[in-house]
Amino acid sequence: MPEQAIPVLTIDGPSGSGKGTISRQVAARLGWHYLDSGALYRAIGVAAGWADLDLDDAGALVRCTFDTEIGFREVPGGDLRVLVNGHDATDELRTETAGAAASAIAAIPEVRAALKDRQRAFRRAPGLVADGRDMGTVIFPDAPFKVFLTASAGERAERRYKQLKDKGVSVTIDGLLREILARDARDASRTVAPLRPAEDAVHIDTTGLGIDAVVARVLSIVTP
Ligand SMILES: Nc1ncnc2c1ncn2[C@@H]1O[C@H](COP(=O)(O)OP(=O)(O)O)[C@@H](O)[C@H]1O
Ligand SMILES: Nc1ccn([C@H]2C[C@H](O)[C@@H](COP(=O)(O)OP(=O)(O)O)O2)c(=O)n1
Repeated sequence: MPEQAIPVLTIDGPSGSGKGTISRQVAARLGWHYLDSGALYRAIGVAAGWADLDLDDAGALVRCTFDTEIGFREVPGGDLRVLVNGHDATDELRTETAGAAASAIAAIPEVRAALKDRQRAFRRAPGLVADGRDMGTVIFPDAPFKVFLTASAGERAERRYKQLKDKGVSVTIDGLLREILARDARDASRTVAPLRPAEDAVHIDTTGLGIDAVVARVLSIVTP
């Protein structure tokens, strides 16, 4: 199948809007591949932390992007593990520290350029669900299906609070809300590939909408 004929569903949106949860379930239902593009930026953030790099040193971060090997491994039960330079960094990747580092690194144009082909390589038959900030605008602008997920900042902070509390991480809702607002502002204001909906994206405000309802809405866009 020529690459352009392989369908892609892009799911973009801010932190905590449900991109990962919805993308994984929709990909499983469709039998399509899944790209968690944020995990790539997080992996560079974690690798930069291991190497003790300064988040203001763009040159070092660009070199780190080229030098970092990122692998995805599916384990029995459907869980996806992320390997950074051969080490399982899945849990470290999900921390707010890694998210904030990813958001800072993601503002460097050369880092984004270096990750472009790695992301496009996920487009394989029978189809791809790609989640991130610029999937519908920059990485897969020709995707036939595009969704932009949102939810109020308060609800996104509450979701993240529950998620982290279940993992035994001690955080406060106020602290998470501040981090979410700071990350929203940074992701939306950067000059290269800022967070914004593609013109042809379907917007879904998930505030007060359950996961099953959102999955059903998204599936109805792909298979009406
Ligand atoms: N529609 C929803 N209603 C309630 N909780 C949700 C919804 N979508 C996602 N969640 C929960 O919110 C948390 C964050 O979701 P996640 O998929 O990680 O968001 P994102 O990838 O956009 O940051 C998870 O614990 C998830 O189970
Ligand atoms: N396609 C992408 C994906 C993520 N990023 C950046 C911006 C985000 O704040 C960080 C982390 O993204 P990730 O999707 O893992 O974060 P959330 O699950 O939404 O909290 O990476 C990006 O710039 N472009």
